[in-house]
Amino acid sequence: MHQFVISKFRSYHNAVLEFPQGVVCLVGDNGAGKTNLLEALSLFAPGKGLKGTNASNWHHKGDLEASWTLKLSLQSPTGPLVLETFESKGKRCITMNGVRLKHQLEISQWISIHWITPAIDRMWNQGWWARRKYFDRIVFTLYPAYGKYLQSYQLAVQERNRALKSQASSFIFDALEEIMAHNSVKIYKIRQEALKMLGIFLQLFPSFPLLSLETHGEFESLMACLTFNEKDLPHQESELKKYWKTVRTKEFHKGTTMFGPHQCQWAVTHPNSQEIASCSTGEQKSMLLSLVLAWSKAIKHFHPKEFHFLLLDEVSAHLDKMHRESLWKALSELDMCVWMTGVHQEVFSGVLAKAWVRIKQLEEQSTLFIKRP
Ligand SMILES: Nc1ncnc2c1ncn2[C@@H]1O[C@H](COP(=O)(O)OP(=O)(O)OP(=O)(O)O)[C@@H](O)[C@H]1O
Repeated sequence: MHQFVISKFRSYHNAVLEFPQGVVCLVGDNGAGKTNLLEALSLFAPGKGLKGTNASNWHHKGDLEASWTLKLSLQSPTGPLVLETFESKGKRCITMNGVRLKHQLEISQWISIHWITPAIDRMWNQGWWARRKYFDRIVFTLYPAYGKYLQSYQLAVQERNRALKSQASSFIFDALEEIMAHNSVKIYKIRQEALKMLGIFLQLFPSFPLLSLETHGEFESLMACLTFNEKDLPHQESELKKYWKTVRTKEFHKGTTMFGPHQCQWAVTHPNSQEIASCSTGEQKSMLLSLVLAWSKAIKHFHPKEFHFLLLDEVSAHLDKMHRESLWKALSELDMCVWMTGVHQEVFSGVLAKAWVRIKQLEEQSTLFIKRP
């Protein structure tokens, strides 16, 4: 059994949850604290967690002085792994077996967490940025080095945007575009690799749509024209630098960088040739689940020794019986920690869960009990 201890986080004053590997169903009324529990777990991934909110929202209401703490103790074949995240001097810190990580991204060496929530269901119609953020999260869990390249690239783009607004001197642009070019090539390569891998793993779930995944954009078109092997890297980087240099004058007026992997459009197409944005709500849900299942197989393939969590908030909404039954079967065969929430236990009928947790509105003290199905 693994253990999760939550202290002064959102609706939880103090909660202890012991849970097994496999599928865990969290059942409770509206407002009982199911999503808060998933959000707490999602903070063992770098970033702002499943709701994408600021840390100021995480304090247990009325307890602003005391800081929140989340502790995840996992049993691995080589011994216990204790991960903790908490707030210290306004910053989120993470420790592994008591040793503080220098950077949040480092946590991906031990654990990867992926989630889908009703907000992600709506993402497809919200514009390319929302999809790109989601895609980047998938790619990062599969290829942890990607996070570093993406972060360096994004920082350089922010600096370049500032330089465009202040019409800085050309040597500043040269230096920033050098960093952007180096990281862009890596980002492109890793994204293409991730698409290829997801494409392979999607085929393992015939009950779900076999999606076609592609990236589009001016940057992607240019990269596709440049041949691709390791010895071409200097050539690709210099072509990108040339491109950014030629568009500087045009971009001075806009004050923003218009070309690069940050403008990538991630297209997801149903086998019926409809792009996901024009598919029905239920089709979109089954497409999202195809991706999630492909991710699960890919992550186990690439990182077999690490811990993997899949968090599915209100997952059964919009799914027909056939997809629901196929999903329950696929999840029970995944051999990872899958946490699902639902208001009624009946929605999980047919789930081969390892544990059921009944969550009640919790006030001062809360201990969560595991029930065998
Ligand atoms: N910082 C906080 N401190 C205390 N309570 C909070 C905090 N943030 C949110 N809550 C409360 O936590 C409760 C549980 O929210 P949560 O989203 O986990 O519910 P849920 O079980 O997922 O409900 P639903 O089925 O309606 O989605 C809500 O009543 C919410 O107001």
